[in-house]
Amino acid sequence: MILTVTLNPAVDHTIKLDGPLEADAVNRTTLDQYDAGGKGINVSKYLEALDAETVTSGLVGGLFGDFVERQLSRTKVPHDFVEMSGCTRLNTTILSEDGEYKINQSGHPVKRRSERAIIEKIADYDPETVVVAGSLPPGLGPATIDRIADAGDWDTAVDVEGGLLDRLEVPYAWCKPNRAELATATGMPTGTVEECRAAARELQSRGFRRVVASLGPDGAILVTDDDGFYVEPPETDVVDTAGAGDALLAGVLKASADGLPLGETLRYGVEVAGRVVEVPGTTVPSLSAVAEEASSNRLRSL
Ligand SMILES: O=P(O)(O)OC[C@@]1(O)O[C@H](CO)[C@@H](O)[C@@H]1O
Repeated sequence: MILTVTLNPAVDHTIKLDGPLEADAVNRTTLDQYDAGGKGINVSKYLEALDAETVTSGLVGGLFGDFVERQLSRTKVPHDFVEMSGCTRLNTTILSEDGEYKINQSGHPVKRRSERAIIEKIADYDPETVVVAGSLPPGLGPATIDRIADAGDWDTAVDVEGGLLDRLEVPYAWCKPNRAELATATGMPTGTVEECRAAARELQSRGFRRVVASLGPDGAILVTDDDGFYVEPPETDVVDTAGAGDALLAGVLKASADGLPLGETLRYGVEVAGRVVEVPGTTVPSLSAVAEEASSNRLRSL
């Protein structure tokens, strides 16, 4: 079972404008959507839709916390959160003619005792894999992630900011940086797929056993100590990129839990991410026939 932890969940508010975003004007929307979000929660949403066994946990509170829990219940995503005293944040994505704007709140400060409650909850489920994903709320630091990883004999996957990757006590079973995070964590160039491979290899040698990196419109790579794979993205009509990295990780972990060879896990993950960019926000798209379609995504060794 894959248990996901989001220490800083969010309600994802996605707004679409007809034209460009303008200052000193009333910008009217043509789409308004609210999703239960935060990176770990998204991973579980996609895992559930892929029929993988999952439960999502983390810290929620207040009006937006209620929304997150209610929406997950309605969409039948298993969840078991720790309640916190503050309110869960609201993150906004503005889709306008001139691009995609993302405004993420920092989140409500969290007390250290919440960390103990989360670790106890994880231990109750005895998962094979724990995914810790997303930013940390004020009050928590990288040591919280290390303590979660060390609290049981589960594999831990991390999807955190590049600056945090550097401050974790390795080893970790998986990490999922994006291109910018790869560059921040290693100080290496990531302009080409080859450069991304070298940066991922550097992270791998520091103690992240498998590094799966999302390269946006260039697809994704997966690097281990003796293997490297690159998968080109399928053709898609991109609405927005929110949740694409989470979908990649969910797909790779699901395929890996099913015992697929490494290269195939990456093909599968890229296919799931390709479906997610075609819908607004972090809504779960149709994930039918993912395995069949994934097999036609172009894979090469690095
Ligand atoms: O502020 P963070 O925790 O880094 O990212 C949070 C977030 O932008 O990431 C998800 C998409 O990956 C969204 O559901 C959510 O709003």
